[in-house]
Amino acid sequence: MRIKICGITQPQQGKAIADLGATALGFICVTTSPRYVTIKQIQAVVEKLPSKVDSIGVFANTPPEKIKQAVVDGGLTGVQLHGDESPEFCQQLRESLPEVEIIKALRIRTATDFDKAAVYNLFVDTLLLDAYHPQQLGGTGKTLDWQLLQNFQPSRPWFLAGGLTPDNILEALSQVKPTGIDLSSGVERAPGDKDLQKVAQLFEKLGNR
Ligand SMILES: O=C(O)c1ccccc1NCC(=O)[C@H](O)[C@H](O)COP(=O)(O)O
Repeated sequence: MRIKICGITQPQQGKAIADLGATALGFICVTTSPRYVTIKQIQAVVEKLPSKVDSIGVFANTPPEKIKQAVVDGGLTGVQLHGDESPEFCQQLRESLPEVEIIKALRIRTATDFDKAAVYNLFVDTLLLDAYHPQQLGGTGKTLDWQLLQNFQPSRPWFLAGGLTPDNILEALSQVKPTGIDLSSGVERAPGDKDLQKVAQLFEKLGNR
């Protein structure tokens, strides 16, 4: 299973989290977020990582040229689109960045939001399901209704996100069968400051998954 820890800001924490077993780290490139990092900060983390660990830039309604520049300069292997990007936008980005993983985040408000997965499936590599919040785009600590997701089986790999913690991860995975999981505030001391003890606890709970 892929395990993505999002909202990394510090090189030592990024390296330690990769050593604990994360398969992907996420970098928030949304300026309004308390977890925002510059390209220079991303570079400082990425250069310490083993090449097998994916480096994902998280964007929201960002122009494609800016995304492309961040990918090239920051050494990103993937981009996560966390705003209102249309399927056409994803398709164009896919064409201009053929080697880069395109992840579309769907913020789930009602059961009908699941239908969007079928549309985006065609244009992205991976989906990420996150909780809806009226003021915040991500990193909210809010969980999804896992019961609604029991039969969610899109044709693309997908991450479960939203309010996951070392305490609730096994309960979530007993109900939902995602390809990967994504955690941020559930393994933090403060926004952007990861709690390595909580990250270690997460990997202990996950065992060999
Ligand atoms: O984390 C942020 O501050 C953020 C801001 C703007 C857009 C996206 C953002 N985070 C995206 C993520 O992938 C988070 O890991 C995801 O929302 C889950 O967060 P959490 O509920 O805190 O585990």
